[in-house]
Amino acid sequence: MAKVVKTLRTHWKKSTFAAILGYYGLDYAYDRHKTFLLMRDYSQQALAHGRRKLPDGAKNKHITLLLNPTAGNRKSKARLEKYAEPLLHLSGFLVNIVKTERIDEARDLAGIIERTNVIAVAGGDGTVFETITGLLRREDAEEAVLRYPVGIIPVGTENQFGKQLLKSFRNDPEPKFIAEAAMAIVNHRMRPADVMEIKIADTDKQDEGEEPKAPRKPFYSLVGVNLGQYREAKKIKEEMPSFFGQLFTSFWSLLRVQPLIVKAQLNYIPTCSGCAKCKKEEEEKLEQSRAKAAAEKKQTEETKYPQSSIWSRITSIFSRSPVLADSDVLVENPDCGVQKSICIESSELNVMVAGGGKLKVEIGGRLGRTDFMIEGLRRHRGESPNYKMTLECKEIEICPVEGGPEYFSIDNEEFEVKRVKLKAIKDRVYFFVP
Ligand SMILES: Nc1ncnc2c1ncn2[C@@H]1O[C@H](COP(=O)(O)OP(=O)(O)OP(=O)(O)O)[C@@H](O)[C@H]1O
Repeated sequence: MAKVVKTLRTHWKKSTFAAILGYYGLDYAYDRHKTFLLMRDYSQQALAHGRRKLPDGAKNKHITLLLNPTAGNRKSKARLEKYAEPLLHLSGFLVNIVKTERIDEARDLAGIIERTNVIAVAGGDGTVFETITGLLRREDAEEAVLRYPVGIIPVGTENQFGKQLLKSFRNDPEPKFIAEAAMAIVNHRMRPADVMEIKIADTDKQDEGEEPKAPRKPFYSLVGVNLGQYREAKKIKEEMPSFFGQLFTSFWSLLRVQPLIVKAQLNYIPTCSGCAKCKKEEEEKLEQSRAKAAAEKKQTEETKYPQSSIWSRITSIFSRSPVLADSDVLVENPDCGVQKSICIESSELNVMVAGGGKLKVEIGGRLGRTDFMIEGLRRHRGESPNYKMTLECKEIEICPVEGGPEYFSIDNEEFEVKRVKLKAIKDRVYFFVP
């Protein structure tokens, strides 16, 4: 023993190096073992699904998985193969992986996909944004959103929307977070989510004699729109090599960004907490969708079972929706649906999807360099941002004044600044959730 201690002391540099190496080696092996046990557990659950007997004549479900191989610093494919794909196979899904080869390919594919039961996206926020835009731009969008629920496999860099969907697993290690997303598809539990419709104005000049261009189609965001100095700092940070620490990249990007002021006029319709006017509108919409669904049901019943039409007429008398008594008498809010306008001069402007058919508008102050750095470092530490003003609305139009930023982001994808109209659409797309 004394000899060992003496050798360690004599070669203390080598001993220290070996101790550090051993520590990291053991830590790595322990992590691998934990992931192995975790994946074994999930695999057993998925296999139990796969072994269930299908009803007579039923076939295994088909899933089309759009994979962006460049997402997550090109680690998306490896993450998918390790933590999600095996679970989908084990659960009996017929998995068809389609790798995107260019920007916007996910959007084009989502616009034409047929003959599948589920569309899944393996990528980050950008790929999800493209897929949802493709799905909602389809001519048969109303039907497609019901026919194709969407699964999210969060293998991108930031995965803001994935973290919203898998809220309770957002702080778990990567294998668990991704495997839970795959298990959400396996367990087939869904919930609808709001989207923000974004119409960017067509202000490009048309050359003489040129055919008039078709109006630009809308985009559909699940996270939100960002404009201003913090967005620019984030872009600088994303371009920095990942071997620099997080604190250093945050500090350097905040320091390097040029001062920028967003000048714009905002025209918006504030949300109403519920008055007689909006309740009436809501009831009218509900009545219309009920009538449409009933007409579609009747048509399918008549084509399937023509002889049952008399019987279905008799049963329909007894299955009318109940008339609800008005328990609260609502008054009309004179401001309901009325447009308001404000002019802003601010370091940032964000419009986020807030849920419940609402958008949340966050307007920052006009910050000097020091305040901008302090606020940026606070946000880096995970503290909630300070805004000069926030408001909730259903729709908003942003009319930028010249001299502000050149670009803005939709779900972290860059677009040229133009006049934009944003509108919340409640419960538009169905997603798989844990
Ligand atoms: N084969 C490809 N080559 C280059 N870019 C691609 C390819 N396929 C998709 N893209 C583009 O990659 C961009 C980034 O994708 P995405 O946002 O999903 O990943 P991320 O940036 O790593 O994740 P996050 O946005 O969550 O941080 C998207 O704009 C998408 O259009």
